[in-house]
Amino acid sequence: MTVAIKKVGVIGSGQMGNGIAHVAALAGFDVVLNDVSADRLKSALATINGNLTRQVAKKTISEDERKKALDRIASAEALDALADCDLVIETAIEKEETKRKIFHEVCAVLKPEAIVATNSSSISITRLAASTDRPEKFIGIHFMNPVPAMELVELIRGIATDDMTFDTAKAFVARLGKQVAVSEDFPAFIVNRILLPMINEAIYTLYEGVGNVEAIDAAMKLGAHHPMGPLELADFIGLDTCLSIMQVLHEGLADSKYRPCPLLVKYVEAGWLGRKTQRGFYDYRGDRPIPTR
Ligand SMILES: CC(=O)CC(=O)SCCNC(=O)CCNC(=O)[C@H](O)C(C)(C)COP(=O)(O)OP(=O)(O)OC[C@H]1O[C@@H](n2cnc3c(N)ncnc32)[C@H](O)[C@@H]1OP(=O)(O)O
Ligand SMILES: NC(=O)C1=CN([C@@H]2O[C@H](COP(=O)(O)OP(=O)(O)OC[C@H]3O[C@@H](n4cnc5c(N)ncnc54)[C@H](OP(=O)(O)O)[C@@H]3O)[C@@H](O)[C@H]2O)C=CC1
Repeated sequence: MTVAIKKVGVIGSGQMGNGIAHVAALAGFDVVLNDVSADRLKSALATINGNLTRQVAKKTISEDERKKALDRIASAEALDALADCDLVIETAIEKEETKRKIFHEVCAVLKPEAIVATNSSSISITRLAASTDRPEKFIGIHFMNPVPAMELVELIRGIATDDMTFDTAKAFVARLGKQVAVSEDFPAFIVNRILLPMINEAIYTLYEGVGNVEAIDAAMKLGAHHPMGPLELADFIGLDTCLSIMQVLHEGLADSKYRPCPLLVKYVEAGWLGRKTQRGFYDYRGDRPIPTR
Protein backbone atom coordinates (compact mmCIF):
# COMPACT_ATOMS: atom_id res chain seq x y z
CA MET A 1 0.00 0.00 0.00
CA THR A 2 1.21 3.49 -0.82
CA VAL A 3 0.02 7.02 -0.05
CA ALA A 4 -0.72 9.35 -3.01
CA ILE A 5 1.97 12.02 -3.32
CA LYS A 6 1.08 15.18 -5.21
CA LYS A 7 2.91 17.97 -3.47
CA VAL A 8 6.52 17.72 -2.27
CA GLY A 9 8.24 20.12 0.10
CA VAL A 10 12.03 20.48 -0.06
CA ILE A 11 13.75 22.14 2.90
CA GLY A 12 17.16 23.64 2.06
CA SER A 13 17.85 24.96 -1.43
CA GLY A 14 21.59 24.22 -1.71
CA GLN A 15 23.02 21.93 -4.35
CA MET A 16 21.00 18.90 -3.22
CA GLY A 17 17.77 20.82 -2.58
CA ASN A 18 17.77 22.40 -6.02
CA GLY A 19 18.52 19.03 -7.62
CA ILE A 20 15.69 17.28 -5.76
CA ALA A 21 13.24 20.09 -6.64
CA HIS A 22 14.40 19.84 -10.27
CA VAL A 23 13.80 16.08 -10.67
CA ALA A 24 10.54 16.11 -8.66
CA ALA A 25 9.07 18.95 -10.76
CA LEU A 26 10.18 17.28 -13.98
CA ALA A 27 8.39 14.10 -12.85
CA GLY A 28 5.14 16.08 -12.46
CA PHE A 29 5.06 16.77 -8.69
CA ASP A 30 4.16 20.21 -7.35
CA VAL A 31 7.16 21.41 -5.35
CA VAL A 32 7.61 23.98 -2.59
CA LEU A 33 11.29 24.82 -2.12
CA ASN A 34 12.14 26.32 1.27
CA ASP A 35 15.29 28.00 2.57
CA VAL A 36 16.16 30.44 5.33
CA SER A 37 17.67 32.81 2.81
CA ALA A 38 15.81 34.56 -0.03
CA ASP A 39 19.09 34.94 -1.96
CA ARG A 40 19.66 31.19 -1.75
CA LEU A 41 16.18 30.53 -3.13
CA LYS A 42 16.75 32.94 -5.98
CA SER A 43 20.05 31.35 -6.93
CA ALA A 44 18.56 27.82 -6.57
CA LEU A 45 15.82 28.67 -9.08
CA ALA A 46 18.43 30.11 -11.45
CA THR A 47 20.50 26.90 -11.11
CA ILE A 48 17.46 24.72 -11.77
CA ASN A 49 16.64 26.76 -14.85
CA GLY A 50 20.26 26.49 -16.04
CA ASN A 51 20.29 22.70 -15.58
CA LEU A 52 16.89 22.30 -17.29
CA THR A 53 18.11 24.46 -20.17
CA ARG A 54 21.16 22.21 -20.53
CA GLN A 55 18.83 19.21 -20.72
CA VAL A 56 16.82 20.97 -23.45
CA ALA A 57 20.06 21.66 -25.37
CA LYS A 58 20.99 17.97 -25.05
CA LYS A 59 17.43 17.05 -26.17
CA THR A 60 16.86 15.02 -22.98
CA ILE A 61 13.71 17.11 -22.35
CA SER A 62 11.60 19.49 -24.46
CA GLU A 63 11.28 23.27 -24.01
CA ASP A 64 7.67 22.69 -22.94
CA GLU A 65 8.79 20.26 -20.20
CA ARG A 66 11.35 22.83 -18.99
CA LYS A 67 8.67 25.53 -18.68
CA LYS A 68 6.16 23.23 -17.00
CA ALA A 69 8.76 21.98 -14.50
CA LEU A 70 9.74 25.54 -13.55
CA ASP A 71 6.05 26.51 -13.16
CA ARG A 72 5.57 23.63 -10.72
CA ILE A 73 8.21 25.00 -8.31
CA ALA A 74 7.14 27.58 -5.73
CA SER A 75 9.69 29.02 -3.32
CA ALA A 76 9.10 30.02 0.29
CA GLU A 77 11.13 31.35 3.20
CA ALA A 78 8.56 30.21 5.79
CA LEU A 79 7.90 26.57 6.67
CA ASP A 80 4.14 27.32 6.84
CA ALA A 81 4.12 27.13 3.04
CA LEU A 82 4.72 23.38 3.34
CA ALA A 83 1.48 22.81 5.30
CA ASP A 84 -0.34 20.91 2.54
CA CYS A 85 2.62 18.84 1.31
CA ASP A 86 2.21 15.06 1.19
CA LEU A 87 5.94 14.45 1.43
CA VAL A 88 8.64 16.73 2.85
CA ILE A 89 12.33 16.11 2.16
CA GLU A 90 14.77 17.89 4.46
CA THR A 91 18.09 18.69 2.79
CA ALA A 92 19.62 21.44 4.91
CA ILE A 93 23.24 21.27 6.11
CA GLU A 94 24.63 18.01 7.60
CA LYS A 95 24.29 19.13 11.23
CA GLU A 96 22.08 17.09 13.51
CA GLU A 97 20.98 20.05 15.65
CA THR A 98 19.87 22.03 12.58
CA LYS A 99 17.91 19.06 11.25
CA ARG A 100 16.23 18.37 14.61
CA LYS A 101 15.15 22.01 14.87
CA ILE A 102 13.71 21.91 11.33
CA PHE A 103 11.74 18.71 12.07
CA HIS A 104 10.38 20.20 15.27
CA GLU A 105 9.17 23.30 13.42
CA VAL A 106 7.89 21.66 10.25
CA CYS A 107 5.96 18.84 11.96
CA ALA A 108 3.93 21.48 13.77
CA VAL A 109 2.52 22.78 10.46
CA LEU A 110 2.22 19.51 8.49
CA LYS A 111 -0.94 17.42 8.21
CA PRO A 112 -0.68 14.28 10.40
CA GLU A 113 -0.50 11.86 7.46
CA ALA A 114 2.36 13.69 5.69
CA ILE A 115 5.59 11.70 5.26
CA VAL A 116 8.82 13.33 6.46
CA ALA A 117 12.14 12.34 4.91
CA THR A 118 15.74 13.39 5.30
CA ASN A 119 18.42 13.49 2.60
CA SER A 120 21.08 13.17 5.31
CA SER A 121 24.35 11.63 4.10
CA SER A 122 25.19 9.91 7.35
CA ILE A 123 23.11 10.68 10.44
CA SER A 124 21.03 7.98 12.17
CA ILE A 125 17.50 7.88 10.72
CA THR A 126 16.17 6.35 13.93
CA ARG A 127 17.61 9.22 15.99
CA LEU A 128 16.29 11.90 13.61
CA ALA A 129 12.89 10.16 13.52
CA ALA A 130 12.74 10.31 17.30
CA SER A 131 12.90 14.10 17.12
CA THR A 132 9.60 14.17 15.16
CA ASP A 133 5.99 13.56 16.16
CA ARG A 134 5.76 10.74 13.55
CA PRO A 135 8.68 8.26 13.66
CA GLU A 136 6.60 5.69 11.75
CA LYS A 137 6.19 8.16 8.88
CA PHE A 138 9.86 9.14 8.80
CA ILE A 139 12.45 7.74 6.36
CA GLY A 140 15.87 8.43 4.81
CA ILE A 141 15.66 9.20 1.07
CA HIS A 142 19.30 9.76 0.18
CA PHE A 143 19.93 11.24 -3.28
CA MET A 144 23.34 11.40 -4.96
CA ASN A 145 25.01 14.51 -6.35
CA PRO A 146 24.37 15.82 -9.03
CA VAL A 147 20.76 14.71 -8.53
CA PRO A 148 19.58 15.09 -12.15
CA ALA A 149 22.44 12.90 -13.40
CA MET A 150 22.80 10.15 -10.79
CA GLU A 151 20.69 7.01 -11.06
CA LEU A 152 20.74 5.89 -7.43
CA VAL A 153 18.74 6.79 -4.34
CA GLU A 154 19.36 5.01 -1.03
CA LEU A 155 16.32 4.28 1.14
CA ILE A 156 16.93 3.88 4.87
CA ARG A 157 14.25 2.85 7.34
CA GLY A 158 14.45 3.92 10.95
CA ILE A 159 13.47 1.38 13.60
CA ALA A 160 9.86 2.63 13.54
CA THR A 161 9.35 3.35 9.82
CA ASP A 162 6.14 1.62 8.70
CA ASP A 163 5.66 -0.35 5.46
CA MET A 164 3.33 2.26 3.96
CA THR A 165 6.02 4.95 4.31
CA PHE A 166 8.70 2.70 2.85
CA ASP A 167 6.50 1.61 -0.09
CA THR A 168 5.48 5.22 -0.78
CA ALA A 169 9.11 6.37 -0.79
CA LYS A 170 10.01 3.50 -3.13
CA ALA A 171 7.18 4.43 -5.53
CA PHE A 172 8.24 8.10 -5.38
CA VAL A 173 11.83 7.24 -6.34
CA ALA A 174 10.56 5.03 -9.19
CA ARG A 175 8.49 7.96 -10.52
CA LEU A 176 11.67 10.03 -10.62
CA GLY A 177 13.15 7.33 -12.88
CA LYS A 178 15.81 6.37 -10.34
CA GLN A 179 16.93 3.05 -8.83
CA VAL A 180 16.71 2.21 -5.14
CA ALA A 181 19.37 0.62 -2.95
CA VAL A 182 18.07 -0.26 0.50
CA SER A 183 20.50 0.37 3.35
CA GLU A 184 20.24 -0.53 7.00
CA ASP A 185 20.43 2.40 9.39
CA PHE A 186 24.16 2.45 10.22
CA PRO A 187 26.47 5.50 10.03
CA ALA A 188 26.75 6.90 6.47
CA PHE A 189 24.69 4.02 5.02
CA ILE A 190 26.22 2.23 1.98
CA VAL A 191 27.60 4.72 -0.57
CA ASN A 192 29.25 7.08 1.92
CA ARG A 193 30.51 4.26 4.18
CA ILE A 194 32.62 3.21 1.20
CA LEU A 195 33.19 6.50 -0.67
CA LEU A 196 34.09 8.88 2.17
CA PRO A 197 36.91 6.80 3.71
CA MET A 198 38.38 6.68 0.18
CA ILE A 199 38.16 10.48 -0.10
CA ASN A 200 39.56 10.90 3.44
CA GLU A 201 42.46 8.58 2.49
CA ALA A 202 43.12 10.71 -0.61
CA ILE A 203 43.36 13.74 1.70
CA TYR A 204 45.83 11.83 3.96
CA THR A 205 47.80 11.00 0.81
CA LEU A 206 48.02 14.74 0.14
CA TYR A 207 48.70 15.59 3.82
CA GLU A 208 51.59 13.12 4.01
CA GLY A 209 53.08 14.41 0.75
CA VAL A 210 52.71 11.16 -1.16
CA GLY A 211 51.34 13.18 -4.07
CA ASN A 212 50.09 16.67 -4.85
CA VAL A 213 46.47 17.50 -5.73
CA GLU A 214 46.99 17.05 -9.47
CA ALA A 215 48.85 13.75 -9.11
CA ILE A 216 46.29 12.23 -6.74
CA ASP A 217 43.32 13.17 -8.93
CA ALA A 218 45.05 12.11 -12.16
CA ALA A 219 46.04 8.80 -10.54
CA MET A 220 42.48 7.91 -9.65
CA LYS A 221 40.93 9.22 -12.88
CA LEU A 222 43.40 7.58 -15.24
CA GLY A 223 44.48 4.68 -13.04
CA ALA A 224 41.11 3.61 -11.66
CA HIS A 225 38.74 5.19 -14.20
CA HIS A 226 36.88 7.31 -11.64
CA PRO A 227 34.90 10.08 -13.42
CA MET A 228 36.32 12.65 -10.98
CA GLY A 229 39.48 12.51 -8.87
CA PRO A 230 38.80 12.11 -5.11
CA LEU A 231 39.89 15.68 -4.27
CA GLU A 232 37.84 17.13 -7.12
CA LEU A 233 34.91 15.04 -5.86
CA ALA A 234 35.45 16.23 -2.27
CA ASP A 235 35.26 19.84 -3.52
CA PHE A 236 32.13 18.92 -5.49
CA ILE A 237 30.39 17.33 -2.46
CA GLY A 238 31.49 20.15 -0.12
CA LEU A 239 34.33 19.78 2.39
CA ASP A 240 32.01 20.65 5.32
CA THR A 241 29.74 17.77 4.32
CA CYS A 242 32.74 15.42 3.88
CA LEU A 243 34.00 16.32 7.36
CA SER A 244 30.56 15.89 8.95
CA ILE A 245 30.21 12.43 7.37
CA MET A 246 33.68 11.37 8.60
CA GLN A 247 32.81 12.62 12.10
CA VAL A 248 29.60 10.57 12.10
CA LEU A 249 31.55 7.48 10.96
CA HIS A 250 34.30 8.10 13.55
CA GLU A 251 31.88 8.63 16.43
CA GLY A 252 29.25 6.13 15.32
CA LEU A 253 31.61 3.21 14.67
CA ALA A 254 34.23 4.19 17.28
CA ASP A 255 37.07 3.03 15.04
CA SER A 256 40.23 5.12 14.51
CA LYS A 257 40.30 4.11 10.84
CA TYR A 258 37.59 6.75 10.28
CA ARG A 259 39.63 9.59 11.86
CA PRO A 260 39.04 12.73 9.74
CA CYS A 261 42.31 13.92 8.17
CA PRO A 262 43.60 17.07 9.98
CA LEU A 263 44.06 18.71 6.58
CA LEU A 264 40.34 18.30 5.87
CA VAL A 265 39.62 19.91 9.24
CA LYS A 266 41.97 22.78 8.38
CA TYR A 267 40.30 23.48 5.04
CA VAL A 268 36.85 23.54 6.67
CA GLU A 269 38.13 25.83 9.46
CA ALA A 270 39.45 28.18 6.76
CA GLY A 271 36.01 28.27 5.15
CA TRP A 272 37.48 26.63 2.04
CA LEU A 273 34.53 24.33 1.49
CA GLY A 274 35.10 23.47 -2.17
CA ARG A 275 33.15 24.63 -5.18
CA LYS A 276 30.37 26.23 -3.18
CA THR A 277 32.80 28.77 -1.66
CA GLN A 278 34.98 28.84 -4.80
CA ARG A 279 37.98 27.42 -2.95
CA GLY A 280 38.92 23.99 -1.63
CA PHE A 281 41.54 21.60 -2.95
CA TYR A 282 41.19 23.73 -6.10
CA ASP A 283 40.71 27.48 -6.50
CA TYR A 284 37.71 28.05 -8.79
CA ARG A 285 37.89 31.84 -8.96
CA GLY A 286 39.72 32.00 -12.27
CA ASP A 287 39.04 30.62 -15.75
CA ARG A 288 40.04 27.10 -14.75
CA PRO A 289 40.51 25.32 -11.40
CA ILE A 290 44.02 25.74 -9.92
CA PRO A 291 45.22 23.26 -7.24
CA THR A 292 45.72 24.90 -3.83
CA ARG A 293 48.51 22.44 -2.88
C1 LIG B 1 27.95 12.86 -0.37
C2 LIG B 1 26.75 12.02 -0.49
O1 LIG B 1 25.94 11.98 0.44
C3 LIG B 1 26.49 11.11 -1.64
C4 LIG B 1 27.01 11.56 -2.96
O2 LIG B 1 26.32 12.20 -3.69
S1 LIG B 1 28.57 11.14 -3.29
C5 LIG B 1 28.88 11.84 -4.89
C6 LIG B 1 28.34 10.95 -5.95
N1 LIG B 1 28.62 11.57 -7.22
C7 LIG B 1 29.69 11.26 -7.94
O3 LIG B 1 30.49 10.43 -7.57
C8 LIG B 1 29.84 12.05 -9.21
C9 LIG B 1 31.10 11.67 -9.97
N2 LIG B 1 31.13 12.43 -11.21
C10 LIG B 1 30.41 12.03 -12.31
O4 LIG B 1 29.73 11.02 -12.31
C11 LIG B 1 30.53 12.90 -13.54
O5 LIG B 1 31.71 13.67 -13.45
C12 LIG B 1 29.29 13.89 -13.72
C13 LIG B 1 28.01 13.04 -13.95
C14 LIG B 1 29.08 14.80 -12.54
C15 LIG B 1 29.53 14.76 -14.94
O6 LIG B 1 29.77 13.94 -16.01
P1 LIG B 1 30.44 14.49 -17.35
O7 LIG B 1 30.45 13.37 -18.32
O8 LIG B 1 31.69 15.20 -17.05
O9 LIG B 1 29.50 15.65 -17.75
P2 LIG B 1 28.32 15.78 -18.78
O10 LIG B 1 28.38 14.80 -19.90
O11 LIG B 1 28.35 17.23 -19.11
O12 LIG B 1 27.09 15.46 -17.87
C16 LIG B 1 26.50 14.19 -17.72
C17 LIG B 1 25.10 14.42 -17.20
O13 LIG B 1 25.17 15.03 -15.91
C18 LIG B 1 24.43 16.24 -15.87
N3 LIG B 1 25.17 17.15 -15.00
C19 LIG B 1 26.50 17.34 -14.98
N4 LIG B 1 26.82 18.19 -13.99
C20 LIG B 1 25.67 18.54 -13.39
C21 LIG B 1 25.36 19.39 -12.31
N5 LIG B 1 26.30 20.03 -11.58
N6 LIG B 1 24.06 19.53 -11.95
C22 LIG B 1 23.10 18.87 -12.64
N7 LIG B 1 23.33 18.04 -13.66
C23 LIG B 1 24.60 17.88 -14.03
C24 LIG B 1 24.40 16.71 -17.30
O14 LIG B 1 23.26 17.53 -17.54
C25 LIG B 1 24.29 15.39 -18.04
O15 LIG B 1 22.94 14.94 -18.02
P3 LIG B 1 22.28 14.20 -19.30
O16 LIG B 1 23.08 12.94 -19.47
O17 LIG B 1 20.86 13.99 -18.85
O18 LIG B 1 22.43 15.14 -20.43
N1 LIG C 1 26.74 17.53 -1.27
C1 LIG C 1 26.48 16.28 -1.58
O1 LIG C 1 27.16 15.70 -2.45
C2 LIG C 1 25.39 15.56 -0.88
C3 LIG C 1 24.81 16.05 0.25
N2 LIG C 1 23.80 15.35 0.88
C4 LIG C 1 23.18 15.88 2.08
O2 LIG C 1 22.21 16.84 1.68
C5 LIG C 1 22.14 17.88 2.66
C6 LIG C 1 22.42 19.21 1.98
O3 LIG C 1 23.69 19.20 1.37
P1 LIG C 1 24.09 20.26 0.26
O4 LIG C 1 22.92 20.60 -0.57
O5 LIG C 1 25.32 19.77 -0.37
O6 LIG C 1 24.45 21.51 1.20
P2 LIG C 1 24.51 23.06 0.83
O7 LIG C 1 25.42 23.69 1.81
O8 LIG C 1 24.74 23.23 -0.64
O9 LIG C 1 23.02 23.54 1.08
C7 LIG C 1 22.38 23.52 2.33
C8 LIG C 1 21.27 24.56 2.27
O10 LIG C 1 20.46 24.46 3.43
C9 LIG C 1 20.24 25.79 3.88
N3 LIG C 1 19.84 25.79 5.29
C10 LIG C 1 20.64 25.85 6.39
N4 LIG C 1 19.86 25.84 7.50
C11 LIG C 1 18.57 25.78 7.07
C12 LIG C 1 17.32 25.76 7.73
N5 LIG C 1 17.23 25.81 9.06
N6 LIG C 1 16.18 25.72 6.98
C13 LIG C 1 16.24 25.67 5.62
N7 LIG C 1 17.41 25.69 4.95
C14 LIG C 1 18.55 25.73 5.66
C15 LIG C 1 21.54 26.50 3.60
O11 LIG C 1 21.37 27.90 3.67
P3 LIG C 1 22.63 28.82 4.18
O12 LIG C 1 23.78 28.51 3.28
O13 LIG C 1 22.09 30.18 4.03
O14 LIG C 1 22.90 28.39 5.59
C16 LIG C 1 21.82 25.99 2.20
O15 LIG C 1 21.11 26.72 1.23
C17 LIG C 1 23.12 17.51 3.76
O16 LIG C 1 22.44 16.79 4.76
C18 LIG C 1 24.12 16.61 3.03
O17 LIG C 1 24.77 15.71 3.87
C19 LIG C 1 23.32 14.18 0.37
C20 LIG C 1 23.83 13.66 -0.79
C21 LIG C 1 24.93 14.29 -1.49
